[in-house]
Amino acid sequence: MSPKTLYDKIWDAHVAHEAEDGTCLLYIDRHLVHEVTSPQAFEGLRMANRTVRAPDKTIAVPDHNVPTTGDRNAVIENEESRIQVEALDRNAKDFGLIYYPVNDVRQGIVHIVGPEQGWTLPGMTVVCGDSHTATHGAFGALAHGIGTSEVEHVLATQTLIQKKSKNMKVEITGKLRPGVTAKDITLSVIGATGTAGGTGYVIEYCGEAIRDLSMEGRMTVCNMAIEGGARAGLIAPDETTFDYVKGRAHAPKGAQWEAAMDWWKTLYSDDDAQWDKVITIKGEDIAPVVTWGTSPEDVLPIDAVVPAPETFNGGKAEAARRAIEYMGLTPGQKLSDIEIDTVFIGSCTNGRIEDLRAAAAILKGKKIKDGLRAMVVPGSGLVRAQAEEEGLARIFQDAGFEWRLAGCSMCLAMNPDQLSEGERCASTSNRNFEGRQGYKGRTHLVSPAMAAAAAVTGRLTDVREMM
Ligand SMILES: CC(C)[C@H](C(=O)O)[C@@H](O)C(=O)O
Ligand code: SF4
Repeated sequence: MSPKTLYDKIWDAHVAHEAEDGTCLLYIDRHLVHEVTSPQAFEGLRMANRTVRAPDKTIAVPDHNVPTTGDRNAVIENEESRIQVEALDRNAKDFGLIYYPVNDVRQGIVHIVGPEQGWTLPGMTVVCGDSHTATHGAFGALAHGIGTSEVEHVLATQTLIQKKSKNMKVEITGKLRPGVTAKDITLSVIGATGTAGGTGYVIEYCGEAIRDLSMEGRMTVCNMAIEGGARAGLIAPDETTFDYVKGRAHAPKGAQWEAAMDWWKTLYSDDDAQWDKVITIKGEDIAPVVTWGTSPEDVLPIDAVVPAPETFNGGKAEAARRAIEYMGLTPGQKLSDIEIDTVFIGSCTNGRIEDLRAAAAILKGKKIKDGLRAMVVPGSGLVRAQAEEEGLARIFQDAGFEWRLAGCSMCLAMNPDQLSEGERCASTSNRNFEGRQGYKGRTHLVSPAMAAAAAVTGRLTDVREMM
């Protein structure tokens, strides 16, 4: 048998049909659904008089539009948001889907809920009408976003038409230095490869520094594979994965667990597998980083300065000039001198319990800078409950943070949590495009520990100074 990558193995196990030109029909194990990209897909089904093929593999949860303050059952003010959430409610009921409505403690960001409930398992194909579906690749699943017409196709058939991507290996060798986290890894990879570096590839992240990460950290790394242009990112499952999955509500049990483990243990890239592209980064070389511009690739170590646009080649020089202007910065300015107005801790990149622990560890016994707006938005109701039980919520509140309900919140401006014009935010989310967190808002992407450090000083801060 010819050697295979992990991606090859999962792909081969799911091909239901292959056409002569290599286009395949892939079986889909899990279809995650949120309110933004699904209404038209369900409308399409209704119009064609179709049902959902596998409602027991279709998991729906509202997340993007839900307000994160006050009463969960209150009517959503914004009409468009309200219509989308109400449509999901109705569709979940009409089509008999698995559903976590807004007042269910298990509700949260779809990419946090799937793994938490044991819906996401190694070796699966997982899709969602959402680009950050890549998160689920942390389990050794082939997981990626799809468009709304594909959502309809998967709802109707539980299959997806796909062409195979190329194989890319991103190896992070050795150990990380203190203060360096999964977020710094994933941003540094994008810094090295650019936002188009992964185009046409599925990335497998490997190496000692990846192995050493918890499942939460691995999800953070895979979450941003899409920001690096890749179709998906994945990590081979190991004991860390199996320990995380075991006992979750929808994980296999008993004899089914044993059978699953037999398959899961075969899920790794063979030694002599062929890679179309390989990137290697030394774990020791990664620093705590921040973004200075309006693309995730605009990233530098916190002890660097805002770059001069002339130092970039070709079209990138103009992009950098524009980004620096939009961000209201000056070339040569120290990144650690940039003052911020807001801190946002949350999102499917960094809204899990370990992220909250990392931020709380920095904040314990401290206060946020006077006049700063800071909020923690747990990724799910269960993360929130656990953080309360562990005393983290108290630490955040005592420091001056708002303690919110679960949702996408300020990761994107689709709900009341937004930046105002010119407002500058240290954010644990994954996108820093113009207007991403609100019209003319300015976003600096950071890890949870770095966000906490920035909240204390009121400027972008090297977390290592606080450790
Ligand atoms: C709204 C949704 C389609 C979008 C995505 O696909 O990523 C959102 O989750 C985002 O992060 O920008
Ligand atoms: S938290 Fe942000 S990145 Fe994740 S699904 Fe929601 S909007 Fe998209």
